[in-house]
Amino acid sequence: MHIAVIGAGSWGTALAGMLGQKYNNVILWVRSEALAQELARTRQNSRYLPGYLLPSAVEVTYNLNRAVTGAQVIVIVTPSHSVRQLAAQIGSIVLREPVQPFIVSAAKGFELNTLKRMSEVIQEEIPVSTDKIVALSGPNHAEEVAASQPTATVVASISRKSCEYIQNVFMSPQFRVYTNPDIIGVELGGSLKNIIALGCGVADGLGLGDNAKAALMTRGLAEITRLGTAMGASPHTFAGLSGLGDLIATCTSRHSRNRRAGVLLASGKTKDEILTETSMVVEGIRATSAAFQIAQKLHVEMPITKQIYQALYDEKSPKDAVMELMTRGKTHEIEDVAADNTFSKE
Ligand SMILES: NC(=O)C1=CN([C@@H]2O[C@H](COP(=O)(O)OP(=O)(O)OC[C@H]3O[C@@H](n4cnc5c(N)ncnc54)[C@H](O)[C@@H]3O)[C@@H](O)[C@H]2O)C=CC1
Ligand SMILES: O=C(CO)COP(=O)(O)O
Repeated sequence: MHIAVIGAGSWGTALAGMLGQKYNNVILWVRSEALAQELARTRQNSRYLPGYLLPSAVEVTYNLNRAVTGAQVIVIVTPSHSVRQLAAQIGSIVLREPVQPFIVSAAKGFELNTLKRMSEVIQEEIPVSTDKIVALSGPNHAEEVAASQPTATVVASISRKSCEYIQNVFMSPQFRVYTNPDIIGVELGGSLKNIIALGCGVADGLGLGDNAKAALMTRGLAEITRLGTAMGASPHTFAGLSGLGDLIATCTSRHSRNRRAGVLLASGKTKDEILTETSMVVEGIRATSAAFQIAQKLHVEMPITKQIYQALYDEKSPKDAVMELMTRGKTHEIEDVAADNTFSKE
């Protein structure tokens, strides 16, 4: 089994390492020649996953052609803003292949100018049938996967066969993989929870307490579900690992870059200052802009996303954003109640 892992940030390195314990032909593609050389020599990715040793079965290269040619499975795991360009390069190689590979998308985000999900971007650039495109998402911090701590995830595709194939590829006693036919919901859960994690970081930074964080996560999930269903996802998916599961992990974890960025926002840093001082990707910053625009187009109410958008992009004070959320117009917790008037008594 030849597997190509494209992107050697924290998540790509952890996934390549995990697959390298199971298969002997895993190739990790690294963008920078210097990092490729360091990784090949020391077996450590000191910048993105320090302290973790890549198994010897993982080959490291910065030659994309070498990584991808002949691969049965290609895992794309770079920040969302770079996926189209890389997918186009991969597409031109895959075009020449006699057998179509599976393409696994492990990035969590949107393309900003088109507001598309990663599997849509990949489909446009890589000439494989939609069946062969699978999203992998869940509560999966790279640091814990690299440490072989028990982790569960979801693979989603329109094809049951593809889901089950990729489930088998990744499954191990440390990494439990579930399948889900709702690729829209699985991708949206992973991308939208980053916005709420920014909010939980703000709550942590302002010292707002556990009640506030629980409220943010719960009402955050309500608005994620509202937008997701308007975009064609199943509401049930958001109650699963790639929805609620990833939301809890990211909003509460010391590993989360999005939550940490929220703490910085609460301390008075601007979006640009946060981006300058963070070497790792903070997907939630772009996802907030994408979700805000999609919500406006689809007329979906997303009050938390709106406040985080204003704090990031209009430099609204995080304290004012909290006050505005707390003093919004009164509403029902469950929308059907408002629509159907299901109270048993007036
Ligand atoms: N770190 C984690 O625990 C997890 C991350 N993810 C997702 O995986 C994706 C990648 O995240 P990480 O590995 O954490 O990122 P990272 O911040 O650790 O590293 C980013 C990597 O992408 C490379 N890169 C940046 N711009 C690039 C470009 N234009 N072309 C090619 N490569 C480029 C960098 O050189 C670096 O190797 C993100 O969408 C993230 O949300 C998903 C699950 C877990
Ligand atoms: O998606 C993740 C865990 O599932 C990683 O979250 P952060 O990007 O916030 O670190």
